Amino acid sequence: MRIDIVTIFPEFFGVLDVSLLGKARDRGLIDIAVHDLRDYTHDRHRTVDDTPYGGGAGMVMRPEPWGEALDEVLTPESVLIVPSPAGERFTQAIARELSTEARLVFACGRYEGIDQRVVDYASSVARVRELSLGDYVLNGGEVAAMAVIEAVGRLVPGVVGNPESLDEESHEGGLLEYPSYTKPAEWRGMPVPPILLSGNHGAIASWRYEQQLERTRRVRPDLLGDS
Ligand SMILES: Nc1cc(-c2ccc3ccn(Cc4ccccn4)c3c2)[nH]n1
Repeated sequence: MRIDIVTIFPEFFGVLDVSLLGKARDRGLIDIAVHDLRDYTHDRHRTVDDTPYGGGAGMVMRPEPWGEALDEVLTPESVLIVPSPAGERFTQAIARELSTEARLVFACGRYEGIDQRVVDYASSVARVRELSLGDYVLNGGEVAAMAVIEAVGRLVPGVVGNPESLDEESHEGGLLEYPSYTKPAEWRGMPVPPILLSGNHGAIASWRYEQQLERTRRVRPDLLGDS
């Protein structure tokens, strides 16, 4: 998978060189390139924003630099991901969909967002998905892009050591994950649930499924279709 990120804060993505995705890059599973939007400006001040038509607070990102940047990184097979508070809610299902794509491009906006014509133009040359992390407002798209890149990257075949571990995570089967325990068998007076020490794998699987249902019902009834 090839990931291109366009941002005015390229240094923000330095962290992608470490951790799981860093190893995936070293192994050639994921290729990540970060592009500074200001490299596509031509004025002395490398201006990327301007005042909004129609008035209103804040500034809007100018279309010209974005047009030149996306002309360079977008291909017909790309999916352009535009983090936005007005986007569709990003979910594990969308992460799974995106993990099968060959090329992802992230347009990280700042200020009050990007001139709408950039998304409209990009939609004529590639698939575009405006994605929201949730119902709260960030200062820009970088944090959201990082979250999407991590959620998608870990689903790319070969990135996670034990692919089976992906199946039992929260939101994979539509349920939250069961609680996990490790040594010691008792800690501060709290024992590990005895079933987990029984060696009875069928009973353990049933107990874990019950725990998933109970936790999902308690914390996220919406996932069960309960209001
Ligand atoms: N789930 C999300 C995504 C975002 C997000 C994504 C991209 C941008 C680019 C600029 N801003 C700031 C901003 C503030 C006010 C109104 C519009 N945008 C962003 C915010 N916030 N919350």
